[in-house]
Amino acid sequence: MSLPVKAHLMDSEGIRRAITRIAHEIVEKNQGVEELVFVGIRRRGVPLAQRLREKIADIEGLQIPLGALDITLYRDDLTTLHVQPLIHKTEVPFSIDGKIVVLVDDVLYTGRTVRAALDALMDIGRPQAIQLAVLIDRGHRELPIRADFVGKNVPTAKKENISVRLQEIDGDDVVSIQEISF
Ligand SMILES: O=P(O)(O)OC[C@H]1O[C@H](OP(=O)(O)OP(=O)(O)O)[C@H](O)[C@@H]1O
Ligand SMILES: O=c1cc[nH]c(=O)[nH]1
Repeated sequence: MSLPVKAHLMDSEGIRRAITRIAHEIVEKNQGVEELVFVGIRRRGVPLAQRLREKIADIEGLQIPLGALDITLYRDDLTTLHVQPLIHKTEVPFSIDGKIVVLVDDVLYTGRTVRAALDALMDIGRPQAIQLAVLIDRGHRELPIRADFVGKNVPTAKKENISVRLQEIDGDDVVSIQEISF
């Protein structure tokens, strides 16, 4: 079911520019990319991580390893307090020991998905550091989690939804804000 769109926030050019800026920020913050690995959160964190990886390959001439985590928010109640993240699959086919892991997702909201991703990463290795890159930070955190790299900060109401559509999954690139009607 598609919700009514209140406003378009980013088109393909806007997303491309945000990815380009974040790629440069990642390289600058880490003074190079030798220690980096990417882990995308399914589904849309994975193509975003792939785009960052391609951009960094253009800038630095190095392909950064890319893995994926599959996490869904399982709602066992109508209140957000009972939203539980479930880790379905961990596809990280390389060691993260001593590496700087850049975790990538499309939207950062309560922080529960990222918390589950941090748990999953700590279970599979001992990274030197974990950094977080998101296309959209919409606020309303319920946990003390923040992103290191943000495409766009978007103040939202809880009754709104951020929709991220990406070419690789949805056939087009667009970020919009939608009204949830109860
Ligand atoms: O900070 P949080 O409150 O955890 O919310 C952020 C997560 O929510 C979205 O996934 P969602 O479960 O809505 O599924 P989707 O990937 O199909 O949009 C989004 O892709 C993030 O992974
Ligand atoms: O608004 C939101 C919140 C979580 N995940 C999304 O994709 N959009």
